[in-house]
Amino acid sequence: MTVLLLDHVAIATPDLEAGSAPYVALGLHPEGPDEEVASQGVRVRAFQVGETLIELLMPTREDSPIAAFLARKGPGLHHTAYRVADLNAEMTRLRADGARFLNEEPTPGRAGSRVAFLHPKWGAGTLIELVEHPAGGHG
Ligand SMILES: CC[C@@H](C(=O)O)C(=O)SCCNC(=O)CCNC(=O)[C@H](O)C(C)(C)COP(=O)(O)OP(=O)(O)OC[C@H]1O[C@@H](n2cnc3c(N)ncnc32)[C@H](O)[C@@H]1OP(=O)(O)O
Ligand SMILES: [Co+2]
Repeated sequence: MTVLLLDHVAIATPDLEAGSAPYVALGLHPEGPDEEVASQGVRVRAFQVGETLIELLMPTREDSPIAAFLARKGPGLHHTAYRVADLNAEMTRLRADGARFLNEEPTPGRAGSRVAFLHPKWGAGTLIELVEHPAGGHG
């Protein structure tokens, strides 16, 4: 049986400071410095909770997927992400099962990871991401 780890829960926010307030009040501290992921048009602040990160995503440009989400729905839960050991193999396996990926190939994510997104319709109404970390890394 495959055991997946919940890598991160991503929250869209127009402002990292305002978005951080509830997590700081809960007693959490940001994991290292904020990181810009240019290919996705986001700035990320991460808070660790056990093995999982809460990732706050702020758009850095108008055509960012996060800017579109905020315009349509406002701040809130954007996606969940699951850690896999071999992203290409997992994409091949899921495609053979009829899954619909939003990207043809893995794309760069936070902290040197490679990521791929599944369409929200395939995710039964939620956006699902798969994450492969570099050897030895886990966010
Ligand atoms: C930090 C870097 C990296 C990491 O390391 O973890 C990241 O997480 S980057 C995160 C941001 N990047 C992405 O989200 C990339 C993948 N996303 C996309 O390609 C698009 O956002 C989208 C999911 C295809 C939506 O595109 P958009 O043009 O904004 O909307 P559509 O109108 O085409 O939406 C289709 C359909 O999907 C629903 N939707 C959209 N976003 C979500 C969401 N986050 N959760 C659930 N549902 C979502 C949208 O409401 C539409 O539904 P219908 O109206 O019923 O068709
Ligand atoms: Co993500």
